[in-house]
Amino acid sequence: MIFLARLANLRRSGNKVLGAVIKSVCAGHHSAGARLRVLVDMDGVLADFEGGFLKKFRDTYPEDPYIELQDRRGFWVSTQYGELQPDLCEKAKSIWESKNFFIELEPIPGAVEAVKEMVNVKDTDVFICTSPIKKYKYCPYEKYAWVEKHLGKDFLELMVLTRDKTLVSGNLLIDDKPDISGVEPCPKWEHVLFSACHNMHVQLRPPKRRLHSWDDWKPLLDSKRQ
Ligand SMILES: Cc1cn([C@H]2C[C@H](O)[C@@H](COP(=O)(O)O)O2)c(=O)[nH]c1=O
Ligand SMILES: [Mg+2]
Repeated sequence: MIFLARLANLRRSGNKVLGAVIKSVCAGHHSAGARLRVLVDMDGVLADFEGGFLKKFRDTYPEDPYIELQDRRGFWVSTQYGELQPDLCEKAKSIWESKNFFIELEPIPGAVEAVKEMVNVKDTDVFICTSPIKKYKYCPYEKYAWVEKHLGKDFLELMVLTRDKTLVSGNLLIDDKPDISGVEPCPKWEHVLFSACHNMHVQLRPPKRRLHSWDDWKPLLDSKRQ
């Protein structure tokens, strides 16, 4: 334990080489024969946050500049919009803080079909692991409503809402956010980066890998069982 705590301190201290080594030591290895637990993120993985945001931003603020999806860089939309023009940071936030933003997001292509199939794969447990915004008036409710609408009532049982995904244990976390951190220095899961417009240009340090689209989810799960 002391060893792991020291490693975690080194990782926090920003030593990139050691950080990569530690991540690979920590990454959730899966013992043959055991069940596989897959955590699936929502925004950017199941639900098209970026597409939904851009449409509503342009409709709401037609006079303001905006960022085409192919020009998005960095996970935080609010940061890039704030860099474009200072007042756009708050305007961007106002979009996802509004009623009906989360419920009206379109599914990412192939996501609904993939997850519906994944829950029926032998020896596999699937959970939807998503972070709500702190302005909670609409977001948590609408995330549940989205899951019921697109995946069905049974999937409500599989929802995990947390702002710290390191606390959740699993073998795989499929998530579009390149850096996932929290209080747990050595999360159980292997984070597989789901490709999105904002992370296309992020260079991954091996052994970190991507899921380019929902077309490829089966080989990913198989690779975890071997
Ligand atoms: C891009 C962006 C997102 N958020 C919020 C919106 C969602 O509630 C979470 C992301 O959740 P995930 O589980 O990691 O997909 O973050 C935000 O507050 N600001 C942004 O720029
Ligand atoms: Mg996400």
